Amino acid sequence: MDKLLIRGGRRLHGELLVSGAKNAALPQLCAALLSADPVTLHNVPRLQDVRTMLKLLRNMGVAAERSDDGAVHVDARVLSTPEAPYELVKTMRASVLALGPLLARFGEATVSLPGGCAIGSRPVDQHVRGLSAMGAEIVLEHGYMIARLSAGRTRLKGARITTDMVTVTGTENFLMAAALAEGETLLENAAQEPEIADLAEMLIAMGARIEGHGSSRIRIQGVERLHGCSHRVVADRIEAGTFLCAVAATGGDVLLRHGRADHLDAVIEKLRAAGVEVQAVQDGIRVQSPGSAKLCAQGFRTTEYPGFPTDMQAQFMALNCIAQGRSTVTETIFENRFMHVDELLRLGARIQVDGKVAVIEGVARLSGATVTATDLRASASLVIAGLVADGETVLEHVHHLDRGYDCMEAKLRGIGADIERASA
Ligand SMILES: CC(=O)N[C@H]1[C@@H](OP(=O)(O)OP(=O)(O)OC[C@H]2O[C@@H](n3ccc(=O)[nH]c3=O)[C@H](O)[C@@H]2O)O[C@H](CO)[C@@H](O)[C@@H]1O
Ligand SMILES: C=C(OP(=O)(O)O)C(=O)O
Repeated sequence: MDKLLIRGGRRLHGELLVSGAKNAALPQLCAALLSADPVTLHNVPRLQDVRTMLKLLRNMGVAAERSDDGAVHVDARVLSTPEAPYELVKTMRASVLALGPLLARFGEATVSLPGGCAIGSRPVDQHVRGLSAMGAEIVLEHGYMIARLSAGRTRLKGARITTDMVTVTGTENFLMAAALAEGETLLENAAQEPEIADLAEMLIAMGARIEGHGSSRIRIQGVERLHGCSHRVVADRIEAGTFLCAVAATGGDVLLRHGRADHLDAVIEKLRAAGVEVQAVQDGIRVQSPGSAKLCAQGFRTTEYPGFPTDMQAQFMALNCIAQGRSTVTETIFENRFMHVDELLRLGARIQVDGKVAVIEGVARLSGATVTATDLRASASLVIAGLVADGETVLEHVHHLDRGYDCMEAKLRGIGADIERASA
């Protein structure tokens, strides 16, 4: 298994390119199932979850390839099986996004239940409830959601869906299903993440009729068929946010080209309050920091967009560990998203967890050690901590990081970090 070797203490300078968003590319690859015409996606990040999604599509008999220019082409004219098997779903929860499009276009889907993961139990009851309201019959058998149109139906039907909580992939499944359903669908309590709006833009480019995306109420008028499209995946706000925290921690001056400051308001507000300069510049974000010793730790509470993203909690916590003062971090989205805490403690951080609240006492220095990545963003927080720790930090189980970051160590090396990969 690969490891990352990080020697801390270097300031970061220069510029790097922010990749396309993992959480936008994954639903968009599934949305390609909605049309019999070819779909081309540009700016698709090169990361493990995307490779898994391409494998999932090919496993259904769909042509899905990346060309030399980096674009991904999906041709779902024919399908050999509407199935997402456990072997693929277990490594990537986003496979549940195949359910809506398969049902809408082919009238059937067999998708493995994703089960829990390191950050929480992650049920899919809302997906099942919403799609059932649209005329699907879904039974849970042998660990699979087996879905088909209810008797007598040839298409899903529009419905008014109000979810019990805001769900990102739930909203995406309903959006894709509703695009080909008969009549109008109204999504109340919809997720407002930029990745939802980007998916809606792609569907509109395919001929879908959608209004209100980016707000909590989305209205979709179903159409009989969708055509192909060419779409550019929105920049990854979580990747950009991770680099913002890294530069804030080490100190330095970096331009994140293609980064979208307007998608990171809650994080940028906290960074500024900490003492970091962050500016939206043309086609990017510039971050200048005096280094963690001169920053004031900031408390925050994770909430749905536009609030502070749960996917940035671990990285900002790493920054708080070596900033001045005490901070309180509350995780409200996932019940088990503090797995990085024990590993940060191994580097010398002072953190106490009580349920969904972590209290962090800033320390003057961290000291390098061997630590283990437990999930995607936990890994990113340990990389940030390693970049400021004295001596060498060895990050094990890097496959978690590779799920969601496109060449992270090469990008960090490009701005002056001392980080390399050791392949076992
Ligand atoms: C591929 C992708 O886009 N993943 C993101 C997506 O995950 P994902 O879409 O899985 O997360 P959700 O927004 O659905 O989850 C929000 C909360 O609702 C709960 N819930 C959700 C659905 C459901 O049927 N029942 C239920 O109880 C979840 O357990 C969680 O507590 O949004 C999360 C929250 O911003 C991010 O951390 C993930 O990076
Ligand atoms: C939790 C995440 O992803 P996923 O939903 O794919 O597990 C994430 O991107 O931080």
